[in-house]
Amino acid sequence: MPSHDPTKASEEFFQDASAIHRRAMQSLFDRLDRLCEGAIAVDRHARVVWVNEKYATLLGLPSAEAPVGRDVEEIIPNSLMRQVVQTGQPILLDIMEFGSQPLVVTRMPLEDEAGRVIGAVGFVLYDRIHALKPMVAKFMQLQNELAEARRRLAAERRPRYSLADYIGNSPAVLEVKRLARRAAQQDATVLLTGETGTGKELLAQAIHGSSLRKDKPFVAVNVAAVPEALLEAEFFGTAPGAYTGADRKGRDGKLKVADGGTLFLDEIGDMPLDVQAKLLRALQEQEIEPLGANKVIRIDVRIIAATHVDLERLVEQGRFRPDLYYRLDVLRIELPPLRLIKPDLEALCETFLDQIAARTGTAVRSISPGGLVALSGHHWPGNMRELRNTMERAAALSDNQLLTEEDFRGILPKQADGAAPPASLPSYDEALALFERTTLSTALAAAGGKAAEAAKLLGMSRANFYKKLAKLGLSQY
Ligand SMILES: Nc1ncnc2c1ncn2[C@@H]1O[C@H](COP(=O)(O)OP(=O)(O)OP(=O)(O)O)[C@@H](O)[C@H]1O
Repeated sequence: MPSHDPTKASEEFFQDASAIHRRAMQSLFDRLDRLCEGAIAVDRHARVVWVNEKYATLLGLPSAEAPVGRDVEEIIPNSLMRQVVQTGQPILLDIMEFGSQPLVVTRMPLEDEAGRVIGAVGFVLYDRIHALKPMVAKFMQLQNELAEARRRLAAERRPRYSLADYIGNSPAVLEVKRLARRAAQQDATVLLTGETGTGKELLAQAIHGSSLRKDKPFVAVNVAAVPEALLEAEFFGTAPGAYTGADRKGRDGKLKVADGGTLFLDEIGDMPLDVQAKLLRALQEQEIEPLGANKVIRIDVRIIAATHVDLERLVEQGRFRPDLYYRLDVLRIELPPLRLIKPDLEALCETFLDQIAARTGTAVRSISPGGLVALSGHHWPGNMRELRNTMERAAALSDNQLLTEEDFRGILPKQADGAAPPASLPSYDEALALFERTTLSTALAAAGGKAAEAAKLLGMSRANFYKKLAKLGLSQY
């Protein structure tokens, strides 16, 4: 009978166990090395210590010895091996792009007996693992979608309009174009004022598109459309980890996205006072601090702001910071409402009808004299946007090549009989302001920009002339 010595049996077991363990480690490594499309090992400084032949070939290296001793990123730019040695955490499954080829990889830290990280190994599982194929396909599809979305975003950030797209030949429109051309030559802040639908965004894009910044992004933010609580993050961005959920990774603010280009701030009058203070600081310092970040980012952004409300009145009411107002009101351009530029109505209609025909692939419509009279009688509170919509509806509802009064009858809202002055008339103040603006800028142009001479041409005192220039926001020209 063999004697039973428990101490000896347990010693043998542990010797066997550690041998099996060592063997398992070795054979598993060998097997992975053989099965995989590539294997690599780095030291604790993420320098390559070993690459197998297959990986060297896949990476286009002259030999497996060539990369030894070099930083891993020199061989594989997107490698995360350094992250693994630095954190000691494995990345068990990942897709790494090498050139245009996605590689399915796994990375594990290597530790010494004391548990200290001494390096890392990585294996390229590639497409040997059949089950990963759908995942790779999904990844590729998402990559393509992302690339497409980025392309679309870049296209959106290119200006769609030039100054030629701002239609009209009336003195007020020519004056707007002249000021816009000047604004394009300078880099100062522009303030566009005008009722809704008068082409403020169109003009902002046109100024950007004619400026030195035209190859950089044009980014538009409608302040009124962003919930107040999100405005700060929208402008200044968030640092990674500042929030949980979707913003966990951090997000660039619009001031950063527009870096080098132009940021169009529509409805600036709706900006809360605390955000106004931050925006002012950002414009003065030309730097921003994303929420939750402890560092500032330098930015170089031109601001074009727009408003349909009287900012001066908001300043008087304490709802708009005067310092920000003065900072924005460097070059002011006032866009006339449609009811004040009725001579341009026909050209605007033709432009919109051309655009509709080009988009829908149908023949170009035109408008009869009677049709034009009907349109002229309307007050156009929605201005050019309303006119464009009216053309869209008439073109959709009527089969006529020549759109007549009849075609617009059902579309235009009825005017209240005798309740208001004829809708086509501007108010007295509007007409006076337009007259003064046109007269003063025509005199200035005739005097080669010299205010004293322009005042003389108009038979006005110099002081009065300057006062009117300032009132109309023309003083900077
Ligand atoms: N002078 C113009 N010539 C041609 N199209 C114009 C003109 N003015 C405005 N439009 C067109 O009218 C529509 C409204 O213009 P836009 O959005 O630029 O106005 P807005 O003043 O920014 O309006 P809101 O204040 O409501 O944001 C756009 O489709 C624009 O292309």
